[in-house]
Amino acid sequence: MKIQDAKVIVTSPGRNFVTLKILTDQGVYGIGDATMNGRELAVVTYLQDHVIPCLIGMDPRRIEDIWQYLYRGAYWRRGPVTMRAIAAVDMALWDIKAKMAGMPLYQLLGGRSRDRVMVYGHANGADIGETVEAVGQYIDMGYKAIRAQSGVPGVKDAYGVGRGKLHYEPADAALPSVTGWDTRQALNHVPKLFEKLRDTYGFDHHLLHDGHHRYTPQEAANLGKILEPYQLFWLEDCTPAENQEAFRIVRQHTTTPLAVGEIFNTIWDCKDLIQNQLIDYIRCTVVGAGGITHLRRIADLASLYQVRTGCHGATDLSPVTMGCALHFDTWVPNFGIQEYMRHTEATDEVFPHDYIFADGHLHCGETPGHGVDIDEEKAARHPYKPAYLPVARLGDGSMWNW
Ligand SMILES: O=C(O)[C@@H](O)[C@@H](O)[C@H](O)[C@H](O)CO
Ligand SMILES: [Mg+2]
Repeated sequence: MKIQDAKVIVTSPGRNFVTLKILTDQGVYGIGDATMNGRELAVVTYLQDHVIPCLIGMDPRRIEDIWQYLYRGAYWRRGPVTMRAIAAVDMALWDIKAKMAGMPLYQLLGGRSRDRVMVYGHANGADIGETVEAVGQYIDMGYKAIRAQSGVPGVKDAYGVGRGKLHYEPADAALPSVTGWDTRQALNHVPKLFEKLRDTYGFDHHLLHDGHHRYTPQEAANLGKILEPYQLFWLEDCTPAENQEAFRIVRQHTTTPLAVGEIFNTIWDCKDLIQNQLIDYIRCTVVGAGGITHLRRIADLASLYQVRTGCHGATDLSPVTMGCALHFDTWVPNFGIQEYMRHTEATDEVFPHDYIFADGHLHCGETPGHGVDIDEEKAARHPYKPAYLPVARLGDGSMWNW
């Protein structure tokens, strides 16, 4: 069996997605996601100019060998572009293998560990009142776990506050828009939000919060400690994690569970965090961290230390990644939770899929493969539009972490 052809499809049904389709000489094809929000075309070039020519003629059944070939063979290891390109190939090859086996992907991974996958949705609002209302709407929709973000007084376009109720897309302009940040205000405000949420809805639902890399380790430790009475499911990205040691400071001061990993690309980015038990949830996902082959390795390492998974699932991860993630989540023994930010109708039309949402959970389908396809004709109706993620500046004009 041979890879006969491969192509990259760029489509923008409301936001940009980069999709790889690998075709074999036996008529079976596989689909992979290669989207990197705000830097999409870098991965397109990497795939078209440097990966596809090497793939033609290879045996698509040799998933592990092709992974090693692309990782070791590039010589320049790791990084978000390389690892997304590898991820796209890996997803497409698992899709092909599962289609050939006539099985849904989770069966090839080892079979079902659970009946359904708990997800969390994103509730947000311009202020505490609006956010509390939005959380109520998610509870009414059946969600068991909800992430809550609110506008912060004096902060322009605070992270996590969307324009619509169900959809949030931060990459919103042809050049990066400038948002604000004020740690003092956030430290005053965020605990009030969670106090109000617990007063209003009690403790039956899981509540989550994303710090989006904004706090120093000391500030993050302080926030984690103040939030303890509200029993969060997790506090995410409380401080930047390039320096994995930074989490020790946070960890030493709070029992609030910590999650990190949406911008990690390999096991090396989280090895120390996991081995030193500095986190509770690892948020790497299929597209960001080298595909199913590599994510499985990360999850296995995490399982030794009782660290559970919590795959990133924002809208910039296409339905293809969501499909793969759900098969992974259905199998992985140390599953924690899955993020689920709904795609728009236009996106769902371009990517027909068999996963469904019911009662606060997602269910992967039983179609052979990962269960997500691309309608190329519909995809062609939505040409690429440059869209950048925002940047953040402090009140005095200094650049900060968005
Ligand atoms: O937890 C999350 O979902 C976020 O941190 C994302 O919304 C993130 O900002 C986007 O994926 C960036 O593209
Ligand atoms: Mg996040």
